[in-house]
Amino acid sequence: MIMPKDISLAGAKSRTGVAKPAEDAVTHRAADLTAARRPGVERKPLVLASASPRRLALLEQIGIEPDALRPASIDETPRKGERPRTLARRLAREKARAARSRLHREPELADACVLAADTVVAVGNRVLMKPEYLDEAAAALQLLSGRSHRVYTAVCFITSDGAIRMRTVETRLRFKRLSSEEMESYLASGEWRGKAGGYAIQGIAGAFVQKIVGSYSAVVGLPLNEVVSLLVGEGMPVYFGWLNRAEIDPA
Ligand SMILES: Cc1cn([C@H]2C[C@H](O)[C@@H](COP(=O)(O)OP(=O)(O)OP(=O)(O)O)O2)c(=O)[nH]c1=O
Repeated sequence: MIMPKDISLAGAKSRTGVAKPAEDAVTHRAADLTAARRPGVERKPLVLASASPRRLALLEQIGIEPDALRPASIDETPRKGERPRTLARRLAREKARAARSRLHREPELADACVLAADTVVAVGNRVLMKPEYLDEAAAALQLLSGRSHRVYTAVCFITSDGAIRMRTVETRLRFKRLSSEEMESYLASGEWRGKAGGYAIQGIAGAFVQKIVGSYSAVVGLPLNEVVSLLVGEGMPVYFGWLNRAEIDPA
């Protein structure tokens, strides 16, 4: 068992240190929340089975700091006739399992929970892989230009006693029709490298999106709404990070 780095209630204090009546109420609510959840503060270590800097940044955005990063290298080739949603779920599960199976070598992580995810971009049932080369990225952009596509992000969480929990989020997007100048400039930017479907919505390609229905964060790599509900449901003290946030960044 480990404790989160800081479980102080500083986040509930007013910015000036002089609590206004309304802030008092917030302080009390926060104190109650902390007291009510104090037994749950202890938690198992959390391992993020990902090499994606986006996934780590998304977790940090919601105040979750994994205790260790253990990326899993697996074969991501789709099976014959495998649907994009099924593929995303299978790969997320395989990444989580592969990372977990290696944890027994590390005594301090032996009882860790593992979180992994996979993002698949598809036009109909056609899966667009992560392009390695310029011509592959160009082909992906051609296919996405002026059309709708779907992004499936599956999350797999393995509890410390080995139970598997999955969440899958489907997001529909429509890209504008890309001019040859836009395509060439985008390809030159290199932002497509290592990204499912050959684009990154959090970068220049955000300007290509005419419509999005679903979860923006899932397209970037992790559906934050579902991840929080999953982790909270498994007893992770997610809200403690939120209580402490105001101390660092009093918005
Ligand atoms: C569509 C899209 C994908 N991506 C990224 C998220 C993922 O990193 C990647 C999809 O490939 P994944 O195989 O899901 O992830 P990964 O190999 O990069 O990392 P890991 O398996 O170690 O977790 O594409 C974006 O950053 N922005 C986008 O808009």
